[in-house]
Amino acid sequence: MADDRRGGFRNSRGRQRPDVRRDVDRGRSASRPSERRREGDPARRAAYDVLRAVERGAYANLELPKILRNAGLTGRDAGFATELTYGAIRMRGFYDPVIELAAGRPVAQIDPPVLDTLRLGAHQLLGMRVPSHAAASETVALARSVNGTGASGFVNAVLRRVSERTREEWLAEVTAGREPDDALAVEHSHPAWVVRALRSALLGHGATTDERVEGDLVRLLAADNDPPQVSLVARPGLADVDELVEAGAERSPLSPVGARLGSGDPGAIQAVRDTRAAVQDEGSQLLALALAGAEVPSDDPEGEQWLDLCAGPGGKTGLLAVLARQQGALLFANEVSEHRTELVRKTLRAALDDGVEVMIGTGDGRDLGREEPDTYDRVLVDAPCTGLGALRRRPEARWRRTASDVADLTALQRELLRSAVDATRPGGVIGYATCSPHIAETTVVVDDLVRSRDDVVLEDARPLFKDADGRQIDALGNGPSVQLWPHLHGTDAMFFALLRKTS
Ligand SMILES: C[S@@+](CC[C@H](N)C(=O)[O-])C[C@H]1O[C@@H](n2cnc3c(N)ncnc32)[C@H](O)[C@@H]1O
Repeated sequence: MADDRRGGFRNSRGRQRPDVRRDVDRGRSASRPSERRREGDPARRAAYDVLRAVERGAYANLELPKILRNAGLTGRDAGFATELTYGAIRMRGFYDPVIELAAGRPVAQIDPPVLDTLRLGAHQLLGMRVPSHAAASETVALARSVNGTGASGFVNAVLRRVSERTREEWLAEVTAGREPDDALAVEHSHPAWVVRALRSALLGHGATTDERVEGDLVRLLAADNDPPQVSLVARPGLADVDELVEAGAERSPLSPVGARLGSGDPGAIQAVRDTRAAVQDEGSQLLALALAGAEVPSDDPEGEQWLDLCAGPGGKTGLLAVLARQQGALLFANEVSEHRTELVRKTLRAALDDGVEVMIGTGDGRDLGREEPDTYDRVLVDAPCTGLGALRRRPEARWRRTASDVADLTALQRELLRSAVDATRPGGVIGYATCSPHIAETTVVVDDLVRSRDDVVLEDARPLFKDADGRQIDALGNGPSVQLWPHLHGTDAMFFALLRKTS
């Protein structure tokens, strides 16, 4: 039934250019007798509801599972709704100019709920393998149900015009006459300031050269639009990778504690349900392993003390806690938000049940250096950041952030890093991490700190990044810090700097 509704998938000969007027007309008449058609189908309705929730400030990755569950959508229907939702949100930087031309008016003059319906239609027509007649007729049926009969006529007319050209033809049309960065921004659906920041980051972290940068930038932008694979972590001592492999995952070549799930629901894996394993980007896994693996001379018979200064919702702490147990250390997981501290507790459920000793606290990390000076052997500062390195995962993030966020965040990042250094005992190490490659949030924060004080040095973090076979991972950048990339490593664009307190 699912295939019928969507009209099946396009064949391998590529995009169809159907006789659009006839297809759309057929869709319109086909929708008349069917009550179900009149209301729109549940998968498209679910996608629409997520887009509306995102407009009101929700996060698609949190909202979508709830809406799918409430609608009783599973399997292929859930997959279709997911692809439609994420694609329509992610690619709106391309679809909005298309809609403007097809509608003959700026998107700001289109009622936002109707605009969301049009974005869903545009994604089916230009970004998915849904035949034009099914894309148009089902979206018009959705419009009739959620936007009203009058608006559905407008949606029909606009989608008919959208379907008259191929994706490539629209691309040529909407990028014509734009400055190169604006054209890239439209084609790959990123804000232009993000395009520029990513180019600077690729160059600044040594991931490319002046000659290669434009090609590498395009590969990075394209990777941001590829849905990421589901990566899992087996938390050592609680689960192992073999257990995840038995549950259908494949061993990760990149992370010694990681696995990749090609298809299926990670929530169906027992170890994930138990929090002995978890969904976690392999870059995040490598960061936690790097901090745990750094050499720290210690003769304290009580064992080391570790601090995760910004722990919520607990992904890296989930790994650090069990690594700390293996190394005879005690971890303090700190987080400023009470709600997110609660999430840390949930993440650590299996570890706590298994007797792993972790202290969990709510507090402002900026105060910890003053309150507990020269205390910790290893400190992680996984700083709040723009998240420009995790755009694959959070489809709406690129549209919410603005260039002016960077200044506020870097001020906080600097204070947190200063506090972390104060809280570290001489000889101890600090890992400074962001899920953003933005130069201002990464090397500038670290370099300024090292220049401003004489009790801390930057060390080469690259030798700490080893793959599942124990070999050093390639393409980590100029050093001494590490920058991972979606298009090079298949991870989020995580940054990691290793600092050592000297006195
Ligand atoms: C990038 S997230 C950390 C992600 C976490 N390490 C993980 O792997 O799941 C940054 C966290 O810092 C927290 N945060 C923001 N300001 C803080 C502050 N002043 N002190 C401590 N934590 C703070 C945020 O609430 C957020 O949970």
